[in-house]
This record gives sequence, C-alpha cells and structure tokens, in this order.
Amino acid sequence: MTAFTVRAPASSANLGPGFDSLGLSVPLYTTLRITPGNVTEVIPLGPELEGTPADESNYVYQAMLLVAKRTGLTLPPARVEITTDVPLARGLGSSAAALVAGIVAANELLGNPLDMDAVLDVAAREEGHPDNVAPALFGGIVVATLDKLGTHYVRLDPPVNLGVTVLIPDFELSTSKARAVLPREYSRADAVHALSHAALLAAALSQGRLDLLRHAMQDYIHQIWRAPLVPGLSDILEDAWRHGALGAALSGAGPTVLCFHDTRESTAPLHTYLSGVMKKNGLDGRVMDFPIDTQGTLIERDGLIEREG
Ligand SMILES: Nc1ncnc2c1ncn2[C@@H]1O[C@H](COP(=O)(O)OP(=O)(O)OP(=O)(O)O)[C@@H](O)[C@H]1O
Ligand SMILES: N[C@@H](CCO)C(=O)O
Repeated sequence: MTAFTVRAPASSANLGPGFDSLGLSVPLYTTLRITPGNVTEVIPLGPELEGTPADESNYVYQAMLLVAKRTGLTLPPARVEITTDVPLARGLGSSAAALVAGIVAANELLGNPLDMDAVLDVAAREEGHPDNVAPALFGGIVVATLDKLGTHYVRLDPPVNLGVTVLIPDFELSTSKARAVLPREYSRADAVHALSHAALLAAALSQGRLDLLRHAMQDYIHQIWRAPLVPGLSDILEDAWRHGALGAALSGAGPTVLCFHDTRESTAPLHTYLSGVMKKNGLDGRVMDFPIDTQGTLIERDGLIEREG
C-alpha cells in the first residue's frame, strides 16, 4: 500500500443550547501522513503538539487501535506523522479531529471495513458525545444523538452568508475540567428551555433563518456554569449582537467563544469589541473569521482527494 494523508477539521460544539448534540466544522486541520512500512512509528510535529507522546500511547494512535478493536483486524505497521493547526484544549475540537483522523486512517489502512456511519459511531462512543466528531467527519453543521441504539445524525449545509468569528484566548481549558463544573440534575423548566431552544436553533439553521439565531442560541444548561472559567464570556453573550454578531456561544467546552456573522457585513466592529473584552479581562488571544468548513475529513492519495462520508 502506498502512503496517504488524512485531514480532519476543527469543530465548534453546542452552539449554545445544543449541548452534546449540535456542532459545526471549522477550517483548521489536523493532518496525518501515513506511510506503511516494517515498524510502527508515531511522530508528532510542530509547536502545537509539543509534549504529546511520540509513541503508541499518542491519542491519534489510540484512535487507530479502536478500529482494530471494533473489527477484530490487526493494524499493519506504519509511520504516522501528525501535524495540526487546531489549538489544543481551547474548545475547537482538537481531540475530535485527532480521533476522527486516526479512525479514518486506520480504516483506510485496513481496506475500509467500516462504513462512515460506523466510523462516526466508533468516534462518538469514544468521545462520549457526537457534537464534535460528527462535523469533523462530515463537515457543515451536524445535529446528532448518541444512545444505546447507535449514533443518528442529520448534516446540514451551512446557510448562505453565514460565517463565524472566533475569539481564541491564550489559555487552555480541558473538556474534563469544564464538564466537572456542570450540575448533575436540571429542573423541568431548564430542560424545556434547552430542548425548545435547541430545536428552534436546528430548524433556523436548516432554513437559513439568520434572524432567529440570537434568540435560539440562549442556553442555561452549560454556559452559566462555565462562565466563571472564561473571563468575559457573560459580557459577550449579552452584548455581541450590538457589535454585529448574529448570535454568540461558548465554543465546545471553551475557552474559545464563537459568534456568527453575516458574510455580507464587515466584521471589523465585532473584532474591535471582542479584542476589547479580552483586554478588559487581562487576556491575550486571537480573533479570527472563518467560513464553515463543508468538506469534513478527506483522504489524499497520489494527489487525488477522496471524500469521506
Ligand atoms: N493531534 C493530537 N495529537 C495528540 N493528542 C491530541 C491531539 N489533539 C488533541 N489531543 C489531546 O486532546 C487534548 C485536548 O482535548 P480536550 O477535549 O480537552 O479539548 P478540545 O478537544 O481541544 O476542546 P473541545 O472538546 O472543548 O472542543 C489535548 O490536551 C491532547 O491530550
Ligand atoms: N459538548 C461538549 C463539547 C466539548 O467536547 C461539552 O460542551 O462538554
């Protein structure tokens, strides 16, 4: 078998009330170069991956082993080079990109025993929720559920004129720490608020109703509990619309904050506002605009790009 490359995108999960069930794909990428050979080598490259293991305990290789476990097949030896421009532990799905890239690479190495729905199910079960792995695999916006019957999803093409602006603070917040602050139980009023807003948000995104995003993205399930971990978050959720945002949310488990914008409008006022919030809170970081990635995970072999999903 010849060498091949797998590229999986970053993602932003939850989008406010769609906790553990709604996410979109962001065009920053984790890339694996897989070269079949006589020995297995795992080689993380670049500053973002400094400190990640250069052996089979690396999360990417552990993801590859999940396919061997699911199928009962043995992974052939290969050199696995890993690069990424997804910032780690910032709420942009770095672990999901690594997981999906590893699973897709192992599936390819083994002759594709798993179809894409099975790839998603392996990834969602490992991550514990499908809201990052589904958009990382399929691109676009994905609504997904995970339960004992399997992983079910609907992929939406992003509405025209919808872009994202992300504020990526210069500090890490692990998903496990940001989940530990959440309550174990919620009231019926909170449950009804969450499911009605998540349903409205999914419907609004599917119909291109950008006017509804700000209202539909209200959330009391996770953002209020996580706000103390993310200086400035409460202000941004309250005020970003005054500076051109169509809606705002904590991205995944944070600390990145995501705003939707209309691509026909300048995002300069939003950038000025978000940079000001960071400064006021003594934070460094980046504010960046992105389209929503629509390609998801791709395999490239001999210059030919194959669509996964
Ligand atoms: N390319 C990679 N190679 C090896 N390990 C990685 C890679 N990408 C992510 N990881 C592991 O995943 C951890 C980050 O996962 P975590 O779930 O805390 O945050 P995230 O996935 O970036 O954010 P979120 O889930 O909130 O969107 C890193 O600290 C690292 O251990
Ligand atoms: N839905 C997850 C996404 C982060 O992995 C959370 O908010 O904890």
